[in-house]
This record gives sequence, structure tokens and C-alpha cells, in this order.
Amino acid sequence: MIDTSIPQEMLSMLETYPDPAVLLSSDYKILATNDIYRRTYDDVSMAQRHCYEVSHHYDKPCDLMGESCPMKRCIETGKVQRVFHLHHTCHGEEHVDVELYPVASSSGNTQYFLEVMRYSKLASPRPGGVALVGRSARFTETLGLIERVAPSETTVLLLGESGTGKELMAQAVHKGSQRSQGPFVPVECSGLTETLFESELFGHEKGAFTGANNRKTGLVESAAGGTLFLDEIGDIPLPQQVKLLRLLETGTYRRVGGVETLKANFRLVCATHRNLAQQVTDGEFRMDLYYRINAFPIDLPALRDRIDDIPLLIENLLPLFAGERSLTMSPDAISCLKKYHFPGNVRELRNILERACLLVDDMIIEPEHLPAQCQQASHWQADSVQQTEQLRQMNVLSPIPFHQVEKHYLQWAWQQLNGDKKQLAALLDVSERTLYRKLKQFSIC
Ligand SMILES: Nc1ncnc2c1ncn2[C@@H]1O[C@H](COP(=O)(O)OP(=O)(O)OP(=O)(O)O)[C@@H](O)[C@H]1O
Repeated sequence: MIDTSIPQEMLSMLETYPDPAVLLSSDYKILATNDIYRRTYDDVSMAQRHCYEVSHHYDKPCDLMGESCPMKRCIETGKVQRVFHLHHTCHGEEHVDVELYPVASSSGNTQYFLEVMRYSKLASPRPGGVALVGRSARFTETLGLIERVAPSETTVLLLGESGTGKELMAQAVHKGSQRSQGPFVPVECSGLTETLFESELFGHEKGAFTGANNRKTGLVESAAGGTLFLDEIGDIPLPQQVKLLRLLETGTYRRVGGVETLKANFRLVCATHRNLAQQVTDGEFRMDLYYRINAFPIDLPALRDRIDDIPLLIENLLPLFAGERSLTMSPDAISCLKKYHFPGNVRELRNILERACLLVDDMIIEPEHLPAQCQQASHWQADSVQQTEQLRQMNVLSPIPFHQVEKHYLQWAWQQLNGDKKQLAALLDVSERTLYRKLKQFSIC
């Protein structure tokens, strides 16, 4: 499809892009497309379709559908815009890095908009292909940050609860980097003692200490040309933090028992489930090290904050445990899981699916194949809705002081869970210590 008023140079330029590219008018109409765009998206040969119809199957511009529209921002600012969106293509949905450039006419006014789209190879919104999957707004936003930072050498700090996929995201950073052909070396920092920390990270010379019968290559050396992933960096004790800081500051290290100064050559990605800023305040984490590693922090959402991803994760993970069977999950069971709190995040979902695959005799996983706490979460929510309705009918929902609401609610929840503190704390999203304090305060136990 070609708008005959578009200069030939402009059309030729579109074809030079190795990615799908389109020329748009300010009212979102597609004026010209390159070949790769036509092959990737629906048939746009019918003249003057809107970009939002083709990419999103919307009948209105993205910003009216709750998305950030690069076109709108480009018109407002006159500057290049970059956003990360989920697009419909003829291969199904794809995560797309969209760049929009204003194109000026000879008079200097913006006449067209050039949109170039690059597909993410790091994650998928569909089951099957890659390990990392997600399509919720929170996941897409996180992936957008990963796509931005991955090609650089910047240190990345991944923050999130246990099981949210920090290691998978660290691998994605590596995969999207210039170092992707090099090694990805994960280091589990918790539990490394002072001496172990040094010899693991820096290696040691033969005879450096009793039992050092050979020279050992350290993980820093193994990561040469690649990415070093320091998992649970918040667990590194203070004395080891100094050694890590020295490595990062100088870019050099020495094997234990060695005299030779070696040059490090790695890109650093760190992760923790801890609140590092709080650890700095509490004197548990060095401030200088914190600022060294906090160059590009990314918060990974908990599974309960992206429940829209649960069906996709189930579809992606079930084949891992289903063996030869093509198992599915019933809508009731999916709905149970959507109401569950998932303190262990995706790792817990994996375990739940593995267990369900062993329990199911038929081809469909039902709520009865899920652990009691998942079934209970579902009843619990239903009960609380029903109870609120009963209270409303009894006209007792007139305003009462907050602490009384808290007390009554806690008493009720305590009974529902038969006094299971661990589960109750997880469902209420508080620590067991906080829960214990509350229970004592209200004399519940
Ligand atoms: N978005 C995702 N898509 C598919 N699988 C995922 C996703 N996120 C996490 N997982 C799976 O969940 C499990 C836990 O992920 P991972 O080990 O990356 O989490 P983590 O945050 O590093 O956990 P921890 O803090 O305990 O080390 C893995 O089996 C991983 O494959």
C-alpha cells in the first residue's frame, strides 16, 4: 500500500530498515509500510488503516485504551519516543520495542511519523518457545526495562521476592547483551563464608592453603567476556563486601595466595529479595557498595501482582511435568490459583503444578488436585464477600474505629485458618512477627 504523495526517497528509506517500519500521519493512519512489516502484520494493503487497529486490534488510539501512546507523546514533545508494547502479529502476540521518530518537511514542520518495531527475543507472551513468559502490564513494563538496559554494560540490580524469576531475568539481560556469546556465571552469595567467598570468586594458587593441591580458577575469571550474576547479594557479610567493592572499584583481583594482579572482564548483574536501602540504614550493607551496584534497579513484580499471567504460566509450565499426557487445568482450578497469595511466587506455582500432575488421573486438573491453602484462599475470599453482605443486611456496617475493624477481622481470619500463623501471615502480607504482635495486642492467642 503506497500513498502516492509520499516522496520516493522516503519509501526507499523504509525498506532499508531490517525491522518492520511504517510511515504514519498525525491522525494515526498508515501511509506506507516496508516489506518486512507487511509480512509480519496483518494484511495492510487496504489503504489507510490505523496503526492501533493493526497492532492492538483497538478501534481507538492506544492512549484512550489505557496504554502509553508514543504518537501522542511525539506530537506533544516533538521528540523521539520509545515504548514497549504487546502487538498482534500474524505469528500471534509479540512483545515489541516501538520507536517513533518525527519526520519534518522542508519547512521544518513535522509532516510524518516513522515507527520502527523490534521484537523481543528475551521473553514471550505466548506459551511454548522461550523460558521467560508473561503478558501482564507489570511483566511487560519490567521486560521493557530489561530490553533497554541489556545491550549496555550498566550494572543491573534485580529486586524481588523469592521465586519471582530474578535468575531468569538475569539470564535475559545476558542474552540481550553484547556478551551473549560469552559465559553466564551465577554465584549464590548466601552461605559463602569469608574464605570460601574469596577462593570461589577469585580462585586460588596451588598451595595457597591446606588442601589447595591445584590452582583453581575463580568465578570472576570464568565470567571473562560474559556476565557475572551475584544472587542474594544482600546476604554477603560486611567483611566480604569490602573485597567485592575493591574488585568493582579497581576492576582487578588476585587469586588467593597469588601475587599476580588479574584484570576482570565481566558485566555485573546482582539480585536480592532484601531491602538493600534499609540494610544500608541498619548498617548491614555498605553504602559505597550499594551505590556501585544500584546503577539500574529493576523491581520484579510478585506473582500476586500479575495474576493475569497465571493462565499463561500454567500453560507454559504444565508440559514440564505432564510427561506424555496433554493435561489442562479447569477454569475453577485456575480461578482458585488466581485468588491465592503465592508467597513463593512462580517457584511455588511450579511446585503446585508438579504435585497436581501426580495427583490427577484424568486429563483435567481440578481444584481438588491443588493444595489445601489454594482451595482455602478461594473459599476465604468468597466467605469474606458473603460476610460483608450479611453485615450490611444486619445494618452493622456503620463506621466503627479502625482498630476494632482490625481486631474483628483478625479474630475471624484466625478462626478461618485454624490458627495457622504462617499461612495467615502470608495471606495478610505481613511478617509472622508483625502478626504475632497483633494477635497479642488483641488478646487473640
Ligand atoms: N516469567 C516466568 N516465566 C516462566 N517461568 C518463570 C518465570 N518467572 C519465574 N519462573 C520460574 O520460577 C522458578 C523460580 O525462578 P528464579 O529461580 O528465576 O526466581 P528467583 O527470584 O531467582 O528466586 P530466588 O530469589 O529464590 O533465587 C524457576 O523455575 C523459573 O523457571
